[in-house]
Amino acid sequence: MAEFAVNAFYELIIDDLINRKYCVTDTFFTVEEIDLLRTNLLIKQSLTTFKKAAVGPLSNEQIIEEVRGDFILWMDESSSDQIEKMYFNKINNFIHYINRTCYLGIQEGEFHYACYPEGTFYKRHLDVFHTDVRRTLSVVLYLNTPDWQPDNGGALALYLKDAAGREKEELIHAQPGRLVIFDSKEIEHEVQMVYKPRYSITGWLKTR
Ligand SMILES: O=C(O)CCC(=O)C(=O)O
Ligand SMILES: [Fe+2]
Repeated sequence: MAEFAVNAFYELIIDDLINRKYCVTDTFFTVEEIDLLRTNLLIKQSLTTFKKAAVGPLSNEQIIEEVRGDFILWMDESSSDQIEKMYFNKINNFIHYINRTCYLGIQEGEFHYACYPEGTFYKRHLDVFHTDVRRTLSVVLYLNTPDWQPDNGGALALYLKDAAGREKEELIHAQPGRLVIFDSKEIEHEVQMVYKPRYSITGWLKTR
């Protein structure tokens, strides 16, 4: 068995996940990697039609405009290009690490590109469906342009509980390169109204 090396950066992420069920980091990917992923997304968007995202489990998908307005393209790891391979390598390294240290038993992931055009949002929801409770961690990486401003909208609102059990809202702006990981089963969240096209990769780490 390969010797285990503690990764201080991953440990900070894990501490946050344990202590508050979510974490935000801006340095998981380099600025260059984010530029490559954004360019790749934009090329794919010009070549393929992103599908209107649906709500509910795959077996019973429904498109409900008032709930979410984003367009998505599922990623296929087995036929990924060089830039996507870099993304999967980094995510898989992290999965390997948390499986060894936190015994989460992550077996697989599912990932899609997402674009929220101007005027769209995703209403408050939880990422697990009644028929698919395997989603354990939600992983969102923002690929917006470097000049992204909070007043472009599209902040991610996490609905948390304070020490007294009262609900509090934590707003996370969709800054390029920002990676948000949160507990899929516990944290309700929403994407606020978007005023400029908003790009991301969203994924779920799942148990068997
Ligand atoms: O893009 C985000 O910030 C979150 C997206 C989301 O909640 C989802 O796709 O389930
Ligand atoms: Fe979500």
